[in-house]
Amino acid sequence: MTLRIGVIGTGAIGRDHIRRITCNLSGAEIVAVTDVNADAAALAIESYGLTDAKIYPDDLSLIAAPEVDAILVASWGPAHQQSVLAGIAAGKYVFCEKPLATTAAGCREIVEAEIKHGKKLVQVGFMRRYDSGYIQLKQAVESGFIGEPLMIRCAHRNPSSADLYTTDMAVTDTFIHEIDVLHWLVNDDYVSARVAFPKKTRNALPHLRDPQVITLETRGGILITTEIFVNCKYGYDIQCEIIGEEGIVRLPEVAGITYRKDAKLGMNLLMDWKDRFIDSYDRELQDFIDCINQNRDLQGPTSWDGYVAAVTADACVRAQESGQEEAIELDEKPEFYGGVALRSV
Ligand SMILES: NC(=O)c1ccc[n+]([C@@H]2O[C@H](COP(=O)([O-])OP(=O)(O)OC[C@H]3O[C@@H](n4cnc5c(N)ncnc54)[C@H](O)[C@@H]3O)[C@@H](O)[C@H]2O)c1
Ligand SMILES: O[C@H]1[C@H](O)[C@@H](O)[C@H](O)[C@@H](O)[C@H]1O
Repeated sequence: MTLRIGVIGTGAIGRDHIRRITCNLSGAEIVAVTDVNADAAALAIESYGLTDAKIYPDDLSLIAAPEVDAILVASWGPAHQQSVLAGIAAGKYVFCEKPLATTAAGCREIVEAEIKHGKKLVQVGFMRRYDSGYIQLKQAVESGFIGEPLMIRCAHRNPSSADLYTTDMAVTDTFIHEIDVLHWLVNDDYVSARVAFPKKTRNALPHLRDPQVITLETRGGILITTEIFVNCKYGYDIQCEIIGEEGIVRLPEVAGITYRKDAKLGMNLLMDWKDRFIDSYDRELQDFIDCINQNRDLQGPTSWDGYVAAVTADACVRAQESGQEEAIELDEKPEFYGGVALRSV
């Protein structure tokens, strides 16, 4: 079976997903696109020779199109909720880039709609769960290799940020990836957030506080510290180290040759998130396609994970503003999403 996908939003990641579905992955084809910028939609079709794909005027008409089996939402964050809800109402599968919705209430509405529909239709684009490094970390935790995890230290560094990038986006746009992958890694829930601002870099615009250090605590007492530094200049650098009772595990450096030249021993770093997680993006979408084509339940991050990320991000933004510890209060996980037993207190 070939899954017929309609793409909403053909900007940077929308086009990249169209490329991978068309050129790299199997079992799916792009049959429809839409973008508020009609030129962007036309360019996406032209770039990948999708002469049979149809351009729709908006998300709702694309979702209603009979030839569209599944929807890929890659528009701006504030537009996601409407598209996801319309997809669920039409009974179509939805792959939604982060954020699922820009508010916790919006995510909750999607959760309720999906539960009412009675079948999981939505996968959220938290691709790090498909990264081989994070998968190895999770296996190390679950096998007991490092004993009980006590602390986690992370860094999320981008070489530079766009002019419109604001201090809260360090949480909602950037740290959101750690928010998702870390609670999955240790199978625990967050209970509180704090944010500290060290000395500001001269390389950030005046409106942006950069870097920042975010501390999350889990219900089981694990303390997670993450440095977000989006104008670090030197590269795109993602680090994660889990400190356990019996040992420590670290995310591997991205594979690349080491060189000896001009009296130096070195290794190149990547500059772009698209390259760092290229395999994870491929895997998350191939998994989405395969689950649907093989009539299996979706395996990736759920609407509930989108809700957890939104509630946690809200608390972090409150903590940025208050300078205080802020509580993270999640509703009870519905059985529909496998309300599993979490790490004990
Ligand atoms: N998973 C990841 O690592 C990752 C990486 C980058 C972006 N993203 C997410 O993907 C989304 C898109 O990001 P981007 O970098 O591609 O942004 P972008 O600005 O390059 O592209 C967004 C596109 O959506 C279009 N658009 C906006 N509102 C629309 C609507 N209502 N209907 C149709 N089209 C609409 C815009 O015209 C634009 O072409 C964001 O939510 C972002 O957070 C995720
Ligand atoms: O939208 C991007 C993307 O999600 C990247 O993975 C992250 O590193 C960037 O900070 C963010 O702006």
